[in-house]
Amino acid sequence: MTNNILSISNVTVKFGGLVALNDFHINVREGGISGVIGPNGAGKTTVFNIITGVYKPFSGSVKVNNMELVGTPTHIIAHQKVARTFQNIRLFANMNVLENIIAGACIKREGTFLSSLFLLPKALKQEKEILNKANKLLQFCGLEKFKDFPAISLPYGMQRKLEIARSLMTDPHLLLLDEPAAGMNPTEKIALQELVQKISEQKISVLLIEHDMKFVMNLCENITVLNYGSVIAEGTPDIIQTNHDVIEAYLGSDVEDDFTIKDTLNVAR
Ligand SMILES: Nc1ncnc2c1ncn2[C@@H]1O[C@H](COP(=O)(O)OP(=O)(O)OP(=O)(O)O)[C@@H](O)[C@H]1O
Repeated sequence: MTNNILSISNVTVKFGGLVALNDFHINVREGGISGVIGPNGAGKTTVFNIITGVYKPFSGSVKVNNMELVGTPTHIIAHQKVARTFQNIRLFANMNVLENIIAGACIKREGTFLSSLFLLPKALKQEKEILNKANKLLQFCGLEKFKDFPAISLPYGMQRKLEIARSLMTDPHLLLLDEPAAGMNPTEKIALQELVQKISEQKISVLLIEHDMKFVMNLCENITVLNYGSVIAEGTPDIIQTNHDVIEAYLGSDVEDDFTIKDTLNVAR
């Protein structure tokens, strides 16, 4: 039996009169890579915001590791082994690459201000562990040669990888990637694809939002398609690519019956 790291059911999110998510559902299996796609404003980022406790659903259930998050205080949700990256890169621009990764550990840091101030053995040990881990992640994400560079000076693709490296400092079980390939060139996208694959091999489940169809279809075992807050299709890339509702949502209603996403969006697998 497969275990789900994430189970969302019957979730509705409203902003005044606007229904951002309407009876939404999704399951992500442990160690799997799943995707959420849909046109602009479909509700994709809202999905991430309910998983991380930024928005409270009007109704429904959001479970991570079988723990119900709806009704759980945000500071407890923050410790549920879920990490995320954002559509707009949010690095500490003038800190170097290693320091940015280390910053990702702040949520896990134990001990008191005084134990750090007086360099007590426990605090020193913890600092050393954090540094070791940051160096390992630097390598894992292929960022070693940029270690001392200010984050802002990195090529775009590397900045996105740095965001991912920083998010991995919290040892997440579920990683949420919001448009990770946005603005990347084809070579950077292939490198990112390999990194996401490597992350999933570490038994970290991944849920990603992405507009790049080739990237989504190559990586995800399961895709959920949103349109105006409702799920209009879900399934494997092969199922999604040929789904007429999906093609219509992206391209309008005057699409011929034998068109597929592969034809229209030039998806090569
Ligand atoms: N805090 C908010 N207050 C009011 N409306 C909101 C808020 N957050 C999102 N929305 C609205 O909810 C709908 C879904 O937004 P969301 O950001 O989830 O879409 P999206 O699919 O991620 O879009 P994009 O691909 O453009 O990022 C949109 O109509 C958006 O304007």
